[in-house]
Amino acid sequence: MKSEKLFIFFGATGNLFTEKIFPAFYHLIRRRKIDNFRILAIGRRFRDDQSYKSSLHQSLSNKIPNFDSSVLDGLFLKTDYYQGDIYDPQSFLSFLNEYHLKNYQEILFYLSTLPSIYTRVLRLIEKINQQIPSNIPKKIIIEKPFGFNKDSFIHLNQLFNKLAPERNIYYVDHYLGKDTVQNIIVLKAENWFIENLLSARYVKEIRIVVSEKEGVGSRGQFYEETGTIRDIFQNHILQLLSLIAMDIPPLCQEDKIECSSFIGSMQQKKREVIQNLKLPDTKKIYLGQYQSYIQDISNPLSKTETLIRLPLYISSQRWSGVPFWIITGKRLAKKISYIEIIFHSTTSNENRMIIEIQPEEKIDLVIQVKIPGKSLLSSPVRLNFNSLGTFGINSPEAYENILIDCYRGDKTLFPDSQFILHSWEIVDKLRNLINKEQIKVEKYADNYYYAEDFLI
Ligand SMILES: NC(=O)C1=CN([C@@H]2O[C@H](COP(=O)(O)OP(=O)(O)OC[C@H]3O[C@@H](n4cnc5c(N)ncnc54)[C@H](OP(=O)(O)O)[C@@H]3O)[C@@H](O)[C@H]2O)C=CC1
Ligand SMILES: O=C1O[C@H](COP(=O)(O)O)[C@@H](O)[C@H](O)[C@H]1O
Repeated sequence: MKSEKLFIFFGATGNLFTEKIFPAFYHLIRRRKIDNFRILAIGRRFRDDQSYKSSLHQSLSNKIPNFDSSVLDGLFLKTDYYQGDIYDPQSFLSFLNEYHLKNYQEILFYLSTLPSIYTRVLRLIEKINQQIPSNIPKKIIIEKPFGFNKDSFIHLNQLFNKLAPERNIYYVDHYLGKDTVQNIIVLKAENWFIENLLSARYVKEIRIVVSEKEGVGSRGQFYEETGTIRDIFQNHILQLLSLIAMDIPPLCQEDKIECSSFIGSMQQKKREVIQNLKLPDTKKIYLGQYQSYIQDISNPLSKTETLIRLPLYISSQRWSGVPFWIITGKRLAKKISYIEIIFHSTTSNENRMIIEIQPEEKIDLVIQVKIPGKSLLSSPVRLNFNSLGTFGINSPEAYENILIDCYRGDKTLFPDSQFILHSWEIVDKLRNLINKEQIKVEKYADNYYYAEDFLI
């Protein structure tokens, strides 16, 4: 048996794989963080291995600073491409028969494709599985959104459980792989005064912003299936909200992979937040679609939302009455993700804490200080922590963390199925409200500087 682990990627010609996952492998190899693995990349678009790899070569060499082609050549030696359509599963089966799956130490099936074909892919995996000896461990790794609603998620979950035990199922939300998102955990757990300040007593309002400059590009089919509510709100936004609002458990001192008690408490505490999440009055929900979206997807009739703005509430003593304003959208003025906490104040001067997730990784605290001179006039200043400036190194990209964790078997950063179930309950309620009240999707201008005071 080989000592290698085999990643099988479904959707290896898609935006996620080519823009984020494959570059993450490149960086991991360059930094010698991962070695014993092979990649079987499955896609539809390219006919053969050579045209697939030359397209990847072009895209990586254009986007990676100080690109080293020998690293990519090394990665290509570990990668095979197979063209197949999931609607023709027989061709996959004959090919995989010859791929000697039984020779690998572990097989990691990675679904990086459209939610509408997840069930088909899982049925195929079920068949492939029959050809692999049961002593070879398998993992199923799946990208958000996990289905379309609560019922479809339950169905997916049943299929997963036929293939692998729950501990080998990895639901990926790459926001949890981002360093600054993990920093929310440390910030709260290791600065007890901050954790205590985060409550209705001191906080007036919280804003969670995921603003993107790009439109949907070539991902029209995907976006028509999901819209922003399923693409970003159901997962990244609800994760950020839960992390900032949860009662943080104490960190473990050991290596995180060993610390199952911490993982369990985190999941429990996040669940308590999401179970108590409340939607606002429909008048406060705004849905938008950027002007050129209908050209991007070549469908003038589309009503798909590319932006959502609404406040959410948590019915708990800690957060009673505090609005968590959400705004997320595509084709906005700039790419930025952040959480802004606005504190109550006795004067008109506000105190704020801003946790910027990207493009910069920083935490700012806005406080009032005295202006020099003989008066007690104050002026706001920003106390600033900037990760790059302080530590002098760029944090690894989210997918480097995600891939390494899947490879090693560390589930600390992955949402659990109970959280996902509750997140779908909120989304289902939201979608019902939108349908029932017939909330219209309004147009907004491309590159709109939406709600200017929301963007720092
Ligand atoms: N793009 C991103 O930045 C991120 C995406 N994700 C998630 O990753 C997943 C994929 O997204 P993304 O890559 O952007 O989507 P894309 O639309 O870019 O890619 C979809 C992929 O699925 C393949 N595919 C579609 N239909 C079939 C079929 N019938 N048989 C075989 N393959 C098929 C496509 O093949 P082909 O194109 O060759 O036809 C393509 O490889 C989604 O779940 C998304 O939520 C998560 C985080 C970030
Ligand atoms: O999951 C997704 O995330 C990306 C945004 O990720 P980021 O790390 O660049 O902030 C988004 O573009 C995509 O639509 C969505 O599927």
